[in-house]
Amino acid sequence: MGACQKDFESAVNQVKLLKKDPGNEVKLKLYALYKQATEGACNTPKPGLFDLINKAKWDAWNALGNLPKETARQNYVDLVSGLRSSSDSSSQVKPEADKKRAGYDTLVITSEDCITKIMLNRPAKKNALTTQMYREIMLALEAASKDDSTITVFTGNGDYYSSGNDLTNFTDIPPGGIEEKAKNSAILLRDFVDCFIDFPKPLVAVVNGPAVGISVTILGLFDLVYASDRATFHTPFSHLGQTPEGCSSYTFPKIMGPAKAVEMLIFGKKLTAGEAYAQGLVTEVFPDSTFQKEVWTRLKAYSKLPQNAMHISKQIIRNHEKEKLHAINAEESRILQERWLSDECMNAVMDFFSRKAKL
Ligand SMILES: CCCCCC/C=C/C(=O)SCCNC(=O)CCNC(=O)[C@H](O)C(C)(C)COP(=O)(O)OP(=O)(O)OC[C@H]1O[C@@H](n2cnc3c(N)ncnc32)[C@H](O)[C@@H]1OP(=O)(O)O
Repeated sequence: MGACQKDFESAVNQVKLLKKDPGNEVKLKLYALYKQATEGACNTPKPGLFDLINKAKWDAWNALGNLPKETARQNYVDLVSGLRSSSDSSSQVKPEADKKRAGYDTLVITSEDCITKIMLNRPAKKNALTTQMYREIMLALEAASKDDSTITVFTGNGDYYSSGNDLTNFTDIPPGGIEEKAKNSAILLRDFVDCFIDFPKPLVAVVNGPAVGISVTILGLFDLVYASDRATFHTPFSHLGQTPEGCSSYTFPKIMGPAKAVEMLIFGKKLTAGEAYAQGLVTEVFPDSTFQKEVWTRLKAYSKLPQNAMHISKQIIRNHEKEKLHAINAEESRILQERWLSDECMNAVMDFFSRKAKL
C-alpha cells in the first residue's frame, strides 16, 4: 500500500506536467478517481441541475460507487501512465509534420498538387469539434481561400470523419453563466457556418468514416462529398433536445426532398453511405479498402483543371442562394441559442456524461 501511495502521489504530480491538455472527459475521470482515492465514496450533496460543471464532477465521482480507495488509486496511476505514453507516441498526426502550416493544434493542414487538405485531428475523440477547433477551421478556410490551391478538402484522421459538436463545449461556463455561454456559442456557430457559405473555391468532403451532427449538416454546403462505404450520416438533434443547423433545415429538404430530410433531421434516422448517396447528399461511395487511393487520384486530376474557370463556376452556381443561406444560418443559430438553455438539451448532455462516467 505504501508503494502504491507513492505511485499515486507521483501520478498526481505528473498530471500537472502533461504537455497536452487531456480534455474535459479525462479530467473528469481523473477528478473522480482522485476524490475516490483520497476521500472514498462520494459524500457530498448533489449540485443543482444548472451548476453544470460541479454536477458533471459530482456525477463522475458518484458513478464510482463504493470502489475501494486502493483500486481508485491504482486506476488513477494507470490512467496517468496511459496519458503520458499516448502523449509521447500518439496516433494523432503531429502538426509539426507540416512546417508550412504551424499554429494549428487540432487540425493538420497540408498543400500538395494544388489541393489544400484540412484534416480534423482528434482521433481519440472521434474528431469531436471543440470551440478551439471551430476557430481553427475558420482560420484554415480563410487561409485556403487566399492560397494558390484550386480545391480545398476536408477529412478526418482515424476511424471517424467527425462525431460533431464536442459535448464538453457545454461544460465550460463563463462568468456570465449559461445564458452568456449560449449567446457566445450561437455567435460562433453562425460565424463558422458563414465561412462555409462564403467559401469561394470548390469544397470537397472526403468522409472517411461515420459523421455526426454538424459535420453532416454542413455537407449540404460542400461541392463534392466522397464517402467510404464505412461512413454513416447521423443527425440526432431531437435526441439531444436540439434543432438543425448548418443550413440543413433548407439544404436537406432541397437535396433529398422533405420526407427524407424529416427522417434525418427530426427523427434522427442514421443513413448508410449508400442511402446518403441515394438521397443525393453524397456524390459517390467507394469501398473502404480503395477509398483513399481512388479519391485522391480523382482529386489530383480535378485539381489540374483551369482554376479560374472552376472558381467562377462555383460562384455562378452558389451565388443566387448566398443571401438566403446567411438568413437561414442566422435563424437556426438564434433558435439553437434558446434550445441550449432548455431542460431537454441540458438533460441530454447530462445523460451523455453520466453514460461515460458509468463505463
Ligand atoms: C459552437 C457550438 C456549435 C454547436 C453546433 C451544434 C452541433 C450539433 C451537433 O453536432 S449534435 C451531435 C453531437 N455529437 C454527439 O452527440 C455524439 C456523441 N458521441 C457519441 O455518441 C459516441 O461517442 C460515438 C457514437 C460518436 C462513438 O462511440 P464509440 O465508438 O463507442 O466511441 P466512444 O464513445 O468511446 O468515443 C471515444 C471518446 O471520444 C469521446 N467523444 C466522442 N464523441 C464526442 C462528442 N461529440 N463530444 C464529446 N466527446 C466525444 C467519447 O466520450 C470518448 O471519450 P473517452 O475516451 O471516454 O474520454
